[in-house]
Amino acid sequence: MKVALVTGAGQGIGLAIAERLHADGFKVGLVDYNLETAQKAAEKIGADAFAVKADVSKRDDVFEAVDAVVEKFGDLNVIVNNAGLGPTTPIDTITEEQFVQVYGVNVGGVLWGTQAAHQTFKKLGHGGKIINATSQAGVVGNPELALYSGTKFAVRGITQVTARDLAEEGITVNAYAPGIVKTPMMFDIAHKVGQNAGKDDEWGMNQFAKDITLKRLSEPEDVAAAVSFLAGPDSNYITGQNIIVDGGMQFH
Ligand SMILES: NC(=O)C1=CN([C@@H]2O[C@H](COP(=O)(O)OP(=O)(O)OC[C@H]3O[C@@H](n4cnc5c(N)ncnc54)[C@H](O)[C@@H]3O)[C@@H](O)[C@H]2O)C=CC1
Ligand SMILES: CC(=O)C(C)=O
Repeated sequence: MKVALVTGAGQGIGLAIAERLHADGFKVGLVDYNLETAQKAAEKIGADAFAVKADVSKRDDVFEAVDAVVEKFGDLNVIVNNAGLGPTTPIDTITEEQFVQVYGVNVGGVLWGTQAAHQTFKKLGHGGKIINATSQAGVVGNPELALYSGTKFAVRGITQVTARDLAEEGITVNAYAPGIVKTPMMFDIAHKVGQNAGKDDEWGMNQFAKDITLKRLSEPEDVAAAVSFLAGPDSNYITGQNIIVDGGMQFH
Protein backbone atom coordinates (compact mmCIF):
# COMPACT_ATOMS: atom_id res chain seq x y z
CA MET A 1 0.00 0.00 0.00
CA LYS A 2 1.30 3.44 -0.90
CA VAL A 3 1.45 6.24 1.67
CA ALA A 4 0.24 9.83 1.28
CA LEU A 5 0.54 12.79 3.65
CA VAL A 6 -1.96 15.64 3.37
CA THR A 7 -1.53 18.94 5.23
CA GLY A 8 -4.52 20.96 6.37
CA ALA A 9 -6.47 17.71 6.42
CA GLY A 10 -8.71 18.51 9.38
CA GLN A 11 -11.44 20.12 7.27
CA GLY A 12 -12.40 21.42 3.85
CA ILE A 13 -10.42 20.46 0.76
CA GLY A 14 -7.64 18.69 2.71
CA LEU A 15 -10.15 16.40 4.40
CA ALA A 16 -11.77 15.55 1.05
CA ILE A 17 -8.33 14.80 -0.42
CA ALA A 18 -7.40 12.53 2.50
CA GLU A 19 -10.71 10.67 2.15
CA ARG A 20 -10.28 10.31 -1.61
CA LEU A 21 -6.67 9.09 -1.45
CA HIS A 22 -7.66 6.58 1.23
CA ALA A 23 -10.47 5.35 -1.05
CA ASP A 24 -7.85 5.09 -3.82
CA GLY A 25 -5.88 2.68 -1.62
CA PHE A 26 -3.38 4.94 0.14
CA LYS A 27 -2.53 4.89 3.81
CA VAL A 28 -2.94 8.53 4.81
CA GLY A 29 -1.25 10.85 7.29
CA LEU A 30 -3.52 13.77 8.16
CA VAL A 31 -1.47 16.77 9.25
CA ASP A 32 -3.03 19.88 10.75
CA TYR A 33 -2.25 22.40 13.45
CA ASN A 34 -5.72 21.66 14.76
CA LEU A 35 -5.07 18.17 16.14
CA GLU A 36 -8.68 17.74 17.27
CA THR A 37 -10.15 18.09 13.77
CA ALA A 38 -7.36 15.98 12.26
CA GLN A 39 -8.00 13.22 14.79
CA LYS A 40 -11.75 13.31 14.14
CA ALA A 41 -11.08 13.12 10.41
CA ALA A 42 -8.67 10.19 10.85
CA GLU A 43 -11.23 8.35 13.00
CA LYS A 44 -13.91 8.97 10.36
CA ILE A 45 -11.66 7.55 7.65
CA GLY A 46 -10.82 4.52 9.81
CA ALA A 47 -7.99 2.04 9.40
CA ASP A 48 -4.74 3.25 7.83
CA ALA A 49 -5.41 6.90 8.68
CA PHE A 50 -3.27 8.71 11.22
CA ALA A 51 -3.41 12.29 12.58
CA VAL A 52 -0.32 14.37 13.29
CA LYS A 53 -0.13 17.89 14.72
CA ALA A 54 2.11 20.34 12.87
CA ASP A 55 2.18 24.01 11.99
CA VAL A 56 3.31 23.97 8.36
CA SER A 57 4.89 27.41 8.66
CA LYS A 58 7.48 25.82 10.99
CA ARG A 59 10.14 23.83 9.17
CA ASP A 60 10.94 21.53 12.11
CA ASP A 61 7.23 20.74 12.63
CA VAL A 62 6.89 19.67 9.00
CA PHE A 63 10.00 17.47 9.06
CA GLU A 64 8.81 15.85 12.31
CA ALA A 65 5.34 15.24 10.84
CA VAL A 66 6.81 13.55 7.78
CA ASP A 67 9.04 11.41 10.03
CA ALA A 68 6.02 10.45 12.17
CA VAL A 69 4.06 9.30 9.13
CA VAL A 70 7.01 7.28 7.81
CA GLU A 71 7.52 5.72 11.23
CA LYS A 72 3.82 4.79 11.40
CA PHE A 73 3.37 3.46 7.84
CA GLY A 74 6.95 2.61 6.78
CA ASP A 75 6.94 4.64 3.56
CA LEU A 76 6.01 7.91 1.85
CA ASN A 77 5.02 8.21 -1.80
CA VAL A 78 2.93 11.38 -2.02
CA ILE A 79 2.83 14.67 -0.14
CA VAL A 80 -0.04 17.11 -0.66
CA ASN A 81 0.96 20.57 0.58
CA ASN A 82 -2.61 21.77 1.01
CA ALA A 83 -2.76 23.83 4.23
CA GLY A 84 -3.39 27.52 3.63
CA LEU A 85 -4.77 30.75 5.04
CA GLY A 86 -7.11 32.99 3.04
CA PRO A 87 -7.55 36.36 4.70
CA THR A 88 -9.36 39.18 2.93
CA THR A 89 -6.85 42.04 2.74
CA PRO A 90 -7.79 45.26 0.99
CA ILE A 91 -4.38 46.64 -0.04
CA ASP A 92 -4.11 49.46 2.50
CA THR A 93 -4.98 47.21 5.44
CA ILE A 94 -2.08 44.75 5.09
CA THR A 95 0.26 44.62 8.09
CA GLU A 96 3.78 43.18 8.40
CA GLU A 97 2.43 40.61 10.83
CA GLN A 98 -0.18 39.41 8.31
CA PHE A 99 2.45 39.31 5.56
CA VAL A 100 4.75 37.08 7.63
CA GLN A 101 1.88 34.85 8.74
CA VAL A 102 0.23 34.30 5.36
CA TYR A 103 3.47 33.87 3.40
CA GLY A 104 4.77 31.65 6.24
CA VAL A 105 1.86 29.23 5.92
CA ASN A 106 1.00 29.35 2.20
CA VAL A 107 4.53 29.60 0.79
CA GLY A 108 6.64 28.35 3.72
CA GLY A 109 4.36 25.33 4.11
CA VAL A 110 5.00 24.36 0.49
CA LEU A 111 8.77 24.92 0.76
CA TRP A 112 9.14 22.91 3.98
CA GLY A 113 6.82 20.15 2.74
CA THR A 114 8.86 19.90 -0.45
CA GLN A 115 12.17 19.77 1.42
CA ALA A 116 10.93 17.18 3.91
CA ALA A 117 9.43 14.97 1.21
CA HIS A 118 12.58 15.24 -0.93
CA GLN A 119 14.83 14.25 1.97
CA THR A 120 12.51 11.35 2.83
CA PHE A 121 12.20 10.04 -0.75
CA LYS A 122 16.03 10.06 -0.90
CA LYS A 123 16.31 8.13 2.38
CA LEU A 124 13.71 5.62 1.22
CA GLY A 125 15.53 5.20 -2.10
CA HIS A 126 12.64 5.98 -4.43
CA GLY A 127 10.91 8.89 -6.14
CA GLY A 128 7.51 10.29 -5.35
CA LYS A 129 4.92 12.93 -6.04
CA ILE A 130 4.72 16.42 -4.57
CA ILE A 131 1.37 18.16 -5.03
CA ASN A 132 0.83 21.80 -4.04
CA ALA A 133 -2.30 23.88 -3.44
CA THR A 134 -2.50 27.04 -5.46
CA SER A 135 -5.78 28.69 -6.56
CA GLN A 136 -7.57 30.26 -9.48
CA ALA A 137 -6.57 33.39 -7.52
CA GLY A 138 -2.97 32.34 -8.20
CA VAL A 139 -3.65 32.43 -11.94
CA VAL A 140 -5.52 35.77 -12.08
CA GLY A 141 -5.52 38.42 -9.33
CA ASN A 142 -8.76 38.44 -7.31
CA PRO A 143 -10.40 41.44 -5.58
CA GLU A 144 -9.16 42.24 -2.05
CA LEU A 145 -6.85 39.19 -1.94
CA ALA A 146 -3.46 40.85 -2.55
CA LEU A 147 -1.64 38.84 0.10
CA TYR A 148 -3.38 35.57 -0.67
CA SER A 149 -3.16 35.83 -4.47
CA GLY A 150 0.54 36.71 -4.17
CA THR A 151 1.23 33.53 -2.19
CA LYS A 152 -0.61 31.40 -4.72
CA PHE A 153 1.33 32.88 -7.66
CA ALA A 154 4.47 32.05 -5.65
CA VAL A 155 3.36 28.44 -5.22
CA ARG A 156 3.03 28.08 -9.00
CA GLY A 157 6.60 29.37 -9.35
CA ILE A 158 7.95 26.98 -6.71
CA THR A 159 6.09 24.11 -8.39
CA GLN A 160 7.73 24.84 -11.75
CA VAL A 161 11.25 25.25 -10.32
CA THR A 162 11.14 22.14 -8.12
CA ALA A 163 9.67 20.07 -10.98
CA ARG A 164 12.88 20.84 -12.90
CA ASP A 165 15.20 20.46 -9.87
CA LEU A 166 13.85 17.09 -8.68
CA ALA A 167 12.94 15.35 -11.95
CA GLU A 168 16.19 13.36 -12.14
CA GLU A 169 15.33 11.72 -8.83
CA GLY A 170 12.01 10.38 -10.12
CA ILE A 171 9.98 13.07 -8.37
CA THR A 172 7.12 14.89 -10.08
CA VAL A 173 5.80 18.20 -8.74
CA ASN A 174 2.41 19.56 -9.73
CA ALA A 175 -0.21 21.95 -8.40
CA TYR A 176 -3.99 22.16 -8.28
CA ALA A 177 -5.90 25.42 -8.49
CA PRO A 178 -9.37 25.21 -6.98
CA GLY A 179 -12.04 27.80 -7.75
CA ILE A 180 -14.81 28.74 -5.35
CA VAL A 181 -15.09 25.78 -3.02
CA LYS A 182 -17.66 25.36 -0.26
CA THR A 183 -15.31 25.35 2.74
CA PRO A 184 -14.94 27.48 5.90
CA MET A 185 -12.19 29.50 4.15
CA MET A 186 -14.39 30.51 1.23
CA PHE A 187 -17.45 31.27 3.37
CA ASP A 188 -15.26 33.56 5.48
CA ILE A 189 -13.93 35.40 2.40
CA ALA A 190 -17.46 35.85 1.02
CA HIS A 191 -18.59 37.21 4.39
CA LYS A 192 -15.73 39.74 4.65
CA VAL A 193 -16.01 40.94 1.04
CA GLY A 194 -19.78 41.38 1.49
CA GLN A 195 -19.26 43.18 4.81
CA ASN A 196 -16.61 45.53 3.36
CA ALA A 197 -19.11 46.55 0.67
CA GLY A 198 -21.98 46.91 3.13
CA LYS A 199 -23.71 43.89 1.57
CA ASP A 200 -24.53 40.34 2.64
CA ASP A 201 -22.60 37.07 2.36
CA GLU A 202 -24.47 35.97 -0.76
CA TRP A 203 -23.42 39.18 -2.52
CA GLY A 204 -19.84 38.58 -1.36
CA MET A 205 -19.86 35.02 -2.69
CA ASN A 206 -21.30 36.17 -5.99
CA GLN A 207 -18.33 38.53 -6.55
CA PHE A 208 -16.28 35.35 -6.97
CA ALA A 209 -18.93 32.93 -8.28
CA LYS A 210 -20.49 34.97 -11.09
CA ASP A 211 -17.88 33.92 -13.65
CA ILE A 212 -18.09 30.16 -13.08
CA THR A 213 -18.88 28.68 -16.49
CA LEU A 214 -20.42 25.53 -15.00
CA LYS A 215 -22.74 27.73 -12.86
CA ARG A 216 -22.26 25.97 -9.55
CA LEU A 217 -19.92 26.38 -6.62
CA SER A 218 -17.30 23.66 -6.20
CA GLU A 219 -17.57 20.82 -3.72
CA PRO A 220 -14.29 19.83 -1.99
CA GLU A 221 -14.67 16.45 -3.74
CA ASP A 222 -14.30 18.12 -7.18
CA VAL A 223 -10.79 19.16 -6.13
CA ALA A 224 -10.00 15.83 -4.49
CA ALA A 225 -10.73 14.06 -7.79
CA ALA A 226 -8.05 16.08 -9.57
CA VAL A 227 -5.57 15.47 -6.75
CA SER A 228 -6.35 11.76 -6.98
CA PHE A 229 -5.24 11.89 -10.63
CA LEU A 230 -2.04 13.79 -9.73
CA ALA A 231 -1.28 11.28 -6.95
CA GLY A 232 -1.86 8.23 -9.11
CA PRO A 233 0.06 6.54 -11.93
CA ASP A 234 -2.01 8.06 -14.75
CA SER A 235 -0.19 11.38 -14.21
CA ASN A 236 3.32 9.91 -14.27
CA TYR A 237 4.29 11.87 -17.41
CA ILE A 238 3.05 15.21 -16.04
CA THR A 239 5.27 17.57 -14.05
CA GLY A 240 5.52 21.30 -13.36
CA GLN A 241 1.85 21.80 -14.20
CA ASN A 242 -1.03 23.55 -12.50
CA ILE A 243 -4.41 21.86 -12.99
CA ILE A 244 -7.19 24.42 -12.71
CA VAL A 245 -10.28 22.90 -11.07
CA ASP A 246 -12.60 25.91 -11.05
CA GLY A 247 -15.61 25.04 -13.19
CA GLY A 248 -14.24 27.24 -15.98
CA MET A 249 -13.48 30.56 -14.25
CA GLN A 250 -10.01 31.01 -15.71
CA PHE A 251 -9.07 29.70 -19.13
CA HIS A 252 -5.32 29.28 -19.36
N1 LIG B 1 -11.94 27.15 -0.48
C1 LIG B 1 -11.63 27.64 -1.65
O1 LIG B 1 -12.50 28.17 -2.35
C2 LIG B 1 -10.22 27.55 -2.17
C3 LIG B 1 -9.16 27.04 -1.43
N2 LIG B 1 -7.91 26.96 -1.99
C4 LIG B 1 -6.77 26.43 -1.26
O2 LIG B 1 -7.04 25.10 -0.85
C5 LIG B 1 -6.38 24.83 0.39
C6 LIG B 1 -7.41 24.33 1.40
O3 LIG B 1 -8.40 25.36 1.56
P1 LIG B 1 -9.75 25.15 2.39
O4 LIG B 1 -10.00 23.72 2.62
O5 LIG B 1 -10.76 25.97 1.71
O6 LIG B 1 -9.35 25.90 3.75
P2 LIG B 1 -9.94 25.75 5.23
O7 LIG B 1 -9.58 27.02 5.92
O8 LIG B 1 -11.36 25.33 5.20
O9 LIG B 1 -9.06 24.54 5.83
C7 LIG B 1 -7.67 24.70 5.97
C8 LIG B 1 -7.11 23.66 6.92
O10 LIG B 1 -5.70 23.94 7.05
C9 LIG B 1 -5.35 23.99 8.42
N3 LIG B 1 -4.24 24.91 8.59
C10 LIG B 1 -4.23 26.25 8.43
N4 LIG B 1 -3.04 26.75 8.71
C11 LIG B 1 -2.26 25.72 9.07
C12 LIG B 1 -0.92 25.61 9.49
N5 LIG B 1 -0.13 26.68 9.66
N6 LIG B 1 -0.42 24.39 9.74
C13 LIG B 1 -1.21 23.29 9.62
N7 LIG B 1 -2.49 23.33 9.26
C14 LIG B 1 -3.01 24.54 8.98
C15 LIG B 1 -6.62 24.44 9.15
O11 LIG B 1 -6.61 24.06 10.52
C16 LIG B 1 -7.71 23.74 8.34
O12 LIG B 1 -7.95 22.43 8.82
C17 LIG B 1 -5.70 26.14 0.80
O13 LIG B 1 -4.36 26.12 0.43
C18 LIG B 1 -6.47 27.17 0.02
O14 LIG B 1 -5.70 28.33 -0.20
C19 LIG B 1 -7.67 27.39 -3.26
C20 LIG B 1 -8.68 27.90 -4.02
C21 LIG B 1 -10.02 28.03 -3.53
C1 LIG C 1 -9.96 31.47 -1.78
C2 LIG C 1 -9.58 31.29 -3.18
O1 LIG C 1 -8.62 30.62 -3.43
C3 LIG C 1 -10.30 31.90 -4.23
C4 LIG C 1 -11.29 32.91 -3.99
O2 LIG C 1 -10.04 31.54 -5.35
